[in-house]
Amino acid sequence: MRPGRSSRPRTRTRPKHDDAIEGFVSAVDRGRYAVEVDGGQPVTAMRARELGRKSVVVGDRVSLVGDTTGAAGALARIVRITERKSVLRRTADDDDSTPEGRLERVVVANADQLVIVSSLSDPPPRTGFIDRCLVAAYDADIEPLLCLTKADLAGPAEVLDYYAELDLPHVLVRPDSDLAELRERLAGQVSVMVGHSGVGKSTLVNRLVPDADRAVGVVSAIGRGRHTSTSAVALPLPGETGWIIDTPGVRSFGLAHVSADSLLHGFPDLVEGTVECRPNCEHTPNDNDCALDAWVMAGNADPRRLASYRRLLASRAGDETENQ
Ligand SMILES: Nc1nc2c(ncn2[C@@H]2O[C@H](COP(=O)(O)OP(=O)(O)OP(=O)(O)O)[C@@H](O)[C@H]2O)c(=O)[nH]1
Ligand SMILES: [Zn+2]
Repeated sequence: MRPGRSSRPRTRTRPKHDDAIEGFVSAVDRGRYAVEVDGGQPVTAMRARELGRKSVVVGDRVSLVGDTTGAAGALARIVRITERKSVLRRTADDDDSTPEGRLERVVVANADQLVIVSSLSDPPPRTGFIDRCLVAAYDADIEPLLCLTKADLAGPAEVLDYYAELDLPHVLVRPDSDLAELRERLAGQVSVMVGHSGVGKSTLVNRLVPDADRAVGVVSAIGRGRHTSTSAVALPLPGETGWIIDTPGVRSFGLAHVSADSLLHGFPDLVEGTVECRPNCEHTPNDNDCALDAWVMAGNADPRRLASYRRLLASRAGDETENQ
């Protein structure tokens, strides 16, 4: 028996911060993070120095130490970020006045679903915008859902026809609809909502999360100033049935990093057709020897699918005239 050894304090072999608790980042405002924890008050936290330059964004699952009571004035520290299963990047040109703003930055982590909100009228649907969102979703491996609002003002036939060849789920929303189908699709998911100004996104979020305004108020209270600069905020769906992440400050998603091949993930019927392409083929109409043309010509895929794919390819560059 050698008591010396066995009496060594157990703490020395324990992993660092094994007393940390897990949380979900619901808002970020100038260095302060609102973190939801199981069965407790939302915790205000800051990054621990040991995170280095790693960013913490809405949707991140994190480990917290310190004062995690959520009491007024309490401040916890984020010591770990769980590996992300998906990321959405803000487009680089949202803020080109600073070097940092010119980079594509992650704005949302771990989303399961991207809800693209578009009105059928007033303003009319912008397919360029929808296409860009689809590229972001396919690239990030997030399920897209097209949410067509103002269905009381115009029918969806034209938009749906445009996307007929994409296997794209959609829901229609009008002022008197009960939102049951949409709620069902949101249940248990982390869903990011994106849409142009005026399409009825706020109206919809307020219907889905009746106290959304209050929740956003709580969020801006974590910041140190009066003016909140959040570009994404997660709102709990009633009954803890999932999260909606609203993206008020995000005009569109960054796509510059998306390769032509990774975009093919959304087009399984075209993938096989690219086997004959030369390496580095960009699959655009300018690639004269792109094998996709012959693939479609031979009847292996619908020409509209190739047209859709190429439209998405082109939209990576952010054709602003199409987006406006
Ligand atoms: N006819 C009709 N009008 C709607 C519907 N949904 C919203 N609106 C109206 O459309 C206008 C814009 O709605 P908002 O919810 O403010 O739109 P938003 O997308 O949040 O726009 P921003 O607040 O600018 O980001 C408002 O006047 C709404 O009342 C709808 O389903 N049908
Ligand atoms: Zn090709």
